Amino acid sequence: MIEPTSDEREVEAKLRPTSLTEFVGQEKVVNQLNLILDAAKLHNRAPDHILLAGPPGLGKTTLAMIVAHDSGKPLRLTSGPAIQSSGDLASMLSALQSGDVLFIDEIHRMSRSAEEMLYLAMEDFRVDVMVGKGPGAASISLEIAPFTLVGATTRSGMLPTPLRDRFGFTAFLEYYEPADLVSVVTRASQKLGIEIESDAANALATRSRGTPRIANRLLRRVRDFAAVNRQPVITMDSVLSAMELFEVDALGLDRVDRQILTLLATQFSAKPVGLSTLAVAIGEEPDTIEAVIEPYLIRIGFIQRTPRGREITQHGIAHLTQAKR
Ligand SMILES: Nc1ncnc2c1ncn2[C@@H]1O[C@H](COP(=O)(O)OP(=O)(O)OP(=O)(O)O)[C@@H](O)[C@H]1O
Repeated sequence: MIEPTSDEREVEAKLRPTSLTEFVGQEKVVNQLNLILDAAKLHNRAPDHILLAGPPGLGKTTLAMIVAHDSGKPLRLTSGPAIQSSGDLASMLSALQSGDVLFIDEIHRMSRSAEEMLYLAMEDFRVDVMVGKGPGAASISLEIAPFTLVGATTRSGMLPTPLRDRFGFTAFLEYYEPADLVSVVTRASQKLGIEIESDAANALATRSRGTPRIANRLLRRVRDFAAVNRQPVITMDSVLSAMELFEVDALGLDRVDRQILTLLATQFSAKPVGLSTLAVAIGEEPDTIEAVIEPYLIRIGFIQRTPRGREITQHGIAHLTQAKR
């Protein structure tokens, strides 16, 4: 995952919704979570374990923070790649206090041994640890405090079934509708004290690829553009000029998206291409293409996944042709 800059961190902290009422869109998920959190309060117990699945930037971390905030408990944050052994996980789990919310981002990237330890921890609030070495080694079972696990994944299909089954609830986050992104942009501008005209907010929303994180990022770029050019209000013109400068087109596609489409259309003659070949051709990790770049291109119908690889569609080709004019 790309490390945020300090400006991004500061702005994100200001913009992150802290309650489900502030959380824009995803109505179904919000209603489901509301019910789970209310039921937990009613029975005075920790909420069930929750799995949040969906592409990056749609609000998984935000929802984990809201769950903790709503339960009045701290959020303990870690990520799958940081848990490389069952020992890493055991020390984290044994430090939890009753009712804590443990957030594991990219949970599909945890090590196998840690995953197995997590099954027991989620179900029985126990961990089995090995003590000693060689023939004298023994497994002892330790009790841990009851906690709520919130797992986030961009690749729910990669989670083993036994792990998936241990979550009481799975929320599938969808790309946001343009109207919701207009709300995200408007809310963010208010929080940052930026004045933005409504057609400018619409134009930013349609370039945000269905993703609040991108909406906030584009707003920051336009804010910079307006500030440097001494424009007190963000207008449609400021948005168009800033987007041109940053090479973001009318659908929100950037240079890497266009590079992929161009390669698929020309170098590979609109024939299916394997993921690893495509990754080498554009100099990106296959994982980044699969989890970050291509889901949106597939969603807008520019690329399709076939059993033989990725293929550009007629829509994708038409978009490239239009962009060249
Ligand atoms: N529903 C929403 N309403 C308003 N702002 C939102 C919403 N969802 C996300 N955001 C904003 O988008 C930013 C990114 O959200 P978040 O970090 O929760 O995404 P994520 O799904 O965890 O991404 P990743 O998988 O890359 O970690 C947040 O800082 C937040 O300000």
